[in-house]
Amino acid sequence: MPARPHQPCVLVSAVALVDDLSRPTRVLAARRTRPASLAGGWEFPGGKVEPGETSAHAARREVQEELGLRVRLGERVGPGAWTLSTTAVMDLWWATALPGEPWPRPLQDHDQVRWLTLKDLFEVAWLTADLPIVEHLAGLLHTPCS
Ligand SMILES: Nc1nc2c([nH]c(=O)n2[C@H]2C[C@H](O)[C@@H](COP(=O)(O)OP(=O)(O)OP(=O)(O)O)O2)c(=O)[nH]1
Repeated sequence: MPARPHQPCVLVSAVALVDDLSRPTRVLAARRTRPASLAGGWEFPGGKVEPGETSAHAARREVQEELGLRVRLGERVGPGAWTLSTTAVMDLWWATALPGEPWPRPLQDHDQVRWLTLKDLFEVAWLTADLPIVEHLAGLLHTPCS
């Protein structure tokens, strides 16, 4: 049998941007504009880790580029990297805006952002690969105080 060509694994780093790291009640989802195959799908803001960059640095950099704000990272969400496809995995970091930072805006790669609570977490069309992650998050988000 011929050897399968080596497929390098891409590491994506993204954030679950929440209102409060110790008691999260809402998480930010962003709607992709590209490529055409993913446009319209909702995801966690982030992108590929560049050579020589740490996953945490990539997460902070991507959020600043895509949403225009600086964040503080918490732990990773889940026990390790999440599988996105046969060639990509994703670190997802809890994150919160640093004090005084602006409200998140879709500056690059997205045309809408939306804060989701437990009640409306599945109202957006998440990218298929994100669904197990969103299920996991559903067990971790708190109900907002009324
Ligand atoms: N950022 C992000 N990407 C995700 C998620 N779920 C998911 O399947 N992906 C996929 C979509 C893309 O194929 C890949 C991330 O690539 P990207 O296009 O966002 O990376 P990037 O910003 O560095 O873009 P580029 O420089 O390659 O153009 O991971 C998610 O929740 N967030």
